[in-house]
Amino acid sequence: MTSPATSPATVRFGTRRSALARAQSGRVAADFAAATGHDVELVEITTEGDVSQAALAQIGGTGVFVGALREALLDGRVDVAVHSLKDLPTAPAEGVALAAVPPREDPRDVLVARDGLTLGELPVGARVGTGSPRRVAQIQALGLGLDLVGVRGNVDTRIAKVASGELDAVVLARAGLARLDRVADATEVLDPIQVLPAPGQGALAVESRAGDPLETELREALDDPRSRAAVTCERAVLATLEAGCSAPVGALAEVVEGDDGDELWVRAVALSPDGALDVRRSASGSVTAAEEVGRTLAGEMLADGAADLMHQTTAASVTTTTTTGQQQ
Ligand SMILES: NCc1[nH]cc(CCC(=O)O)c1CC(=O)O
Repeated sequence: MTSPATSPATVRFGTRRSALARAQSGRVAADFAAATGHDVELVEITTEGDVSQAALAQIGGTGVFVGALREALLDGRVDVAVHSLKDLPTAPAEGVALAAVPPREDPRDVLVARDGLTLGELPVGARVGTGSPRRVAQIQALGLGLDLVGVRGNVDTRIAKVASGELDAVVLARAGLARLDRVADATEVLDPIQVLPAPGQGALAVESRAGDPLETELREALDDPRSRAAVTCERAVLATLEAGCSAPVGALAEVVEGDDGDELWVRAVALSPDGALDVRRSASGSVTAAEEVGRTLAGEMLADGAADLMHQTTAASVTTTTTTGQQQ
C-alpha cells in the first residue's frame, strides 16, 4: 500500500500511531487505492492523546485525537484524515469535509473476561476495567455489584490487564477487536438492550479538505449511505443532548427494510454517572431525515430530564431518585 516514490498523484492518508489507528487507516487507504487506482501512502501523526498519560477527560476528551490529524490535513501534510467516528466532536470543523463513512463494523461493546466469563457470571466485586462513563453507568445500572475501574491505553494494554490478573475483565468496542483480528478474545458481546454503544461506534470518518476534488472521489469510492445515515442520527442525539463524547450517553441507529423501503430505527439512553437513573427512548423514521429523527428523539429525552441526569453528581442522584428518575 505504500508506494516507494511519492508522485504528485500519491494520496497521503494521515493516521495516529496506535495499532488500531494504523489498521483502520491502512484498510481505508487500501480500499481507496483498489477502487481508484491511486497510489496511497500512510503518514503517522502523533497526537496529544497518544503522548499524554493524563486522563482523557482532563485534556479535553477524545477530541484531542482528532485535532492533530485535522491540522495536518488543513496545512497540507496529508490529503485525507481517518478517525474513529465516535471520537469526533459533534461540532463541525471549518474547512474539513466528512467525505466518506465506509460500511460500519458491528457497533456493539464486548466483554473480555478471565476464564471465558460473561458479565452475569462475574462474581460480586469483580474488577471490570473501562475508562468510559457511558460503559460505567450502563454496567452499574445492571446492579451486578461489579467494581468499575478506570483504565487507559490501547486495546492490547487493556486486554493485557486481564491476562495478568490485574483486572477480571475489560469492556471494549467489538469493532476495535475486529480491526486488530482479536475478536476471539471477546467472551461476550453485550446486547444493546443492556449496553448501548457510543454514538458512531464501529464507524470510521474519512475527512478531506472541504472542496478538494478528492472529497468526491473518496465519497464515490468509500461512502456507505446507510452507515452515514445511522451515525448522522446518533450524532444528532448526542449534539442535541449537548453531551460530549465522554458523557454517559448511548445511541444506536440501524437501517432496516420496511414495507416502503429503508427505515431508520434508533434507540438512545442518557444516564446519571452512577447509572442509578436513566432516560431511554426509541424512534423510527425516514433514512433521509436521519438528523431530524435523532434531534427529535433527544428533544423528548431532554423533556424527560436527560440533561439533569447527565450532570448529576453521585450524591445528587441519590436525593433526586424519586423525582426525576426513569429507571427501567
Ligand atoms: N475510545 C477509544 C476508541 N475509539 C474507537 C475505538 C474502537 C473502534 C470504534 O469504536 O470504531 C476505541 C476503543 C474502544 O472503545 O474500545
